[in-house]
Amino acid sequence: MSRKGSDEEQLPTANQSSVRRKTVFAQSYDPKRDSSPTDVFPKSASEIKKIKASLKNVPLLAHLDDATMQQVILAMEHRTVTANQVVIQEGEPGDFFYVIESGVYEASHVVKDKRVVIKTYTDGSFGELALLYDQPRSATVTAKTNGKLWTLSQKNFKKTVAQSDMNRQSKYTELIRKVEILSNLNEDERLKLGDALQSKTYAKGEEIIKQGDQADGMYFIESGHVTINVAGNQDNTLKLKTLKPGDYFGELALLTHQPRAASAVAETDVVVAFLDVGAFERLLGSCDQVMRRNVKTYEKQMKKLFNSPQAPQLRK
Ligand SMILES: Nc1ncnc2c1ncn2[C@@H]1O[C@@H]2COP(=O)(O)O[C@H]2[C@H]1O
Repeated sequence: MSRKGSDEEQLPTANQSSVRRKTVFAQSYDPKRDSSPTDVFPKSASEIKKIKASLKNVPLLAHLDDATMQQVILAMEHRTVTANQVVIQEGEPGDFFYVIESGVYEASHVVKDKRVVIKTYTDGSFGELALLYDQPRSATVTAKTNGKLWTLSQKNFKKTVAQSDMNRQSKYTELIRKVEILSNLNEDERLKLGDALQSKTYAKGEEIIKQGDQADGMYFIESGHVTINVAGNQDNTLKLKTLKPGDYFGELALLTHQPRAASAVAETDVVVAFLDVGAFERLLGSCDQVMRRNVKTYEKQMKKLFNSPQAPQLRK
């Protein structure tokens, strides 16, 4: 979502959002039980083109596969709004998710009897929080100019966007569960990191990490194969191993400040999930502290990785 303006601090924190996510999982929506089809509102080719252009600025939809994206597009309805029209009223239940085609919109709160603007939107989307987390609308959204919106009803939103968000999150949480040096994380922390993973694609032959480069995060292979190489003494390259879907590499970036110890090259077209070390530390604090929680396990792992109970140049 493109959130323009200031006041980012009023957005839900990662902590609040993962707690809410679990609520969505546990109580309100079970995708496996919902077999009803999404609505289809037929559209012309030019309308579909317009929607696709508007959806470019909606990160929440960026992870959708092509078939789900097509369902979202067909389930959207066009709505015209006029200047000063209230599109969303704070405190009311969520009914629609909105994608902006044109116009300017303001999200605001009443603080001590005064209306305070939180965000101004000229593109992107709004109205996702009440639908994702089954909570009342967290702000009022007013059209500041005449404009055009694409709306997605709560039912269609849950069947497409929310469902795919849950699938993505549980898939990523599973990937994190397999990483030995992250075995000290609790379920809530895994969920948070799952949210922080970003999908990246590499074409066959592309270098994903380069030996000697500064390490900025670790990678989980979603699809394709990756070769791990090290430079030999005579300008040659030694192949160490080939990794497959479910495997991970670059995890030492979470532990040490040392440069990459090997290169990783896409052996086929590859999709990876990237965990940025900065995101890890913003969410959970110092990687080293997190991994040291269980000192026995930590020492065992360090011994295995570095043949010493101490990792060299630990991240602090
Ligand atoms: N800081 C913010 N706090 C709450 N809602 C915000 C904020 N910024 C933008 N919004 C949007 O305003 C919308 C109001 O309805 P929702 O709570 O469904 O979803 C909300 C977000 O899309």
